[in-house]
Amino acid sequence: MWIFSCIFTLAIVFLLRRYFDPKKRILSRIPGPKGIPFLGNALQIDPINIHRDLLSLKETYGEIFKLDFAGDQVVVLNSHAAIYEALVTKSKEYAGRVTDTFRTKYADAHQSIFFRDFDNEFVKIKKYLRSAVKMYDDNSEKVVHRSNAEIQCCMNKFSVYNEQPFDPNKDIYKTLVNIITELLASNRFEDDDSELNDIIEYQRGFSEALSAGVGEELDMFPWLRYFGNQTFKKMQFSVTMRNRIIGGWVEEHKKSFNRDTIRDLIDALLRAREDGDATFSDFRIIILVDDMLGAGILTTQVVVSAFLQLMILHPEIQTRLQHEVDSVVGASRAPSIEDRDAMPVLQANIHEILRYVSHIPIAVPHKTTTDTSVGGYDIPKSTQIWINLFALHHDENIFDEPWSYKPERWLDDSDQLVSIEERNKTFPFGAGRRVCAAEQFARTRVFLFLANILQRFTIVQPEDAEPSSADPRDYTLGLVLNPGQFTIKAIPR
Ligand code: HEM
Repeated sequence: MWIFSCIFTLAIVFLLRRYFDPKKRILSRIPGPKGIPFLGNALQIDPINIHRDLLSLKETYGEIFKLDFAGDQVVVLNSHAAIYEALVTKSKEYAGRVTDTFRTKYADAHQSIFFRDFDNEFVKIKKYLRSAVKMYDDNSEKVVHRSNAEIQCCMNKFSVYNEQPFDPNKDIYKTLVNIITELLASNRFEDDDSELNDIIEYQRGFSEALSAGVGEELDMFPWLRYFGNQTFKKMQFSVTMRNRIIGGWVEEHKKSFNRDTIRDLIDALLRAREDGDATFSDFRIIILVDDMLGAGILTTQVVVSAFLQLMILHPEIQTRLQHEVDSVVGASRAPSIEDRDAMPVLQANIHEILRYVSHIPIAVPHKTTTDTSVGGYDIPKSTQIWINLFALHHDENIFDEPWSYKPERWLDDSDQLVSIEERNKTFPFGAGRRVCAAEQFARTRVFLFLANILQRFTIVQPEDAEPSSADPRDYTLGLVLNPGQFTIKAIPR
């Protein structure tokens, strides 16, 4: 009995401390929905529908509002002006991350690039990572060659379905794993390789354990891990697998490392260590490689999946895109990155998918690194900030008919891409100090994937399946917005 009294008392003390946080007074000028004592707005936001709930709160409370999660204050920025001020004008002041939760610490995510707070070490690691990723950018033969080879394998799998309905997501996912592991660790896997399945399982474990709305109870009451908490079990499994699998790759690389022949990201980080940078311990390399692996799969999978759904719903757009691919690439060679400039319609579609779906709806939560302000409101140091890209990308003051898929909005009267200033009204990769570490690489892979699909197939709806919704308000939020399962038919051209 006494153990429950202790737990109860600790929980009350914990909640009281949060309730009387002095940050609340400074943030009191910012509007926001009234919550209930101690829990605040925690029960008013449905974690898997955060993107929808925040949209309706924006209607009532405007461009900047605040939420209270059991005493934790979160400021939500919804307009272009507020987001630009935070991400671009005051980039450094908004570059922090929330690192002190039990789950981030247990997964060592506070050592990663994604969840690491902003400090000198972060700046150094991100610089290294971005220059290593540059090896994979547009001008790299390797990325185009490897991506095309893997995507061609995926297209061959689509052919094997022989015009019958199938769920394309598994094949897309495995293709993306192979492209990224090739570039991180010079590895690729056959479909039946048990290590591939282990990677898929442990990545799923992390996404389920770190997704919106899952496991917050573990952050508030870490002792729940001793009582069979399911989120904790998933994290335990994923941490063990990550350390075993990526740790094995690092060991292999150390045996064959040659500083004059950098094969992949692991080699690049080993060389940085050999050059005297102690930051890159074996364990840090494991965490960073895992970061890029995690970031590099789901994000891109959702874009390719959404494209397939949208092509089913907009056959006229698919026909136009196929004409463009036929006239620029033809049927006898693989698409290359040099084709991109001559394909404004495909580029406009990619831009529109990233806007319309906004599959990373509130970016990765930021935190202020100092006392600052936004939109005229004072914001104290260490306040959590949500960058509501979903609201920005569907703002009807900026985008005509924001809930319609209209790639033509990114084309001018001569069917050329609109200016970069126009395109910069969206922030699908974020901006400033915490901008995506691999934007060019991500864009290259998406371009090649979509161009290959268009070249080889016409995507249609299976007659006997219910058409799935491609409206992102119907998607649910995990680590990213997810369209859920759907089937397609791929008709060879
Ligand atoms: C279409 C694909 C992708 C989209 C739309 C995307 C978008 C984003 C967004 C919105 C953020 C958060 C920015 C913020 O917090 O303000 C981010 C961060 C990040 N992304 Fe991407 N991303 C994509 C693909 C990738 C890929 C392929 C990789 C790696 C191979 C990657 C690596 C990262 C990393 C490491 C961060 C953390 C950066 C930091 O915290 O400083 N992303 N990405």
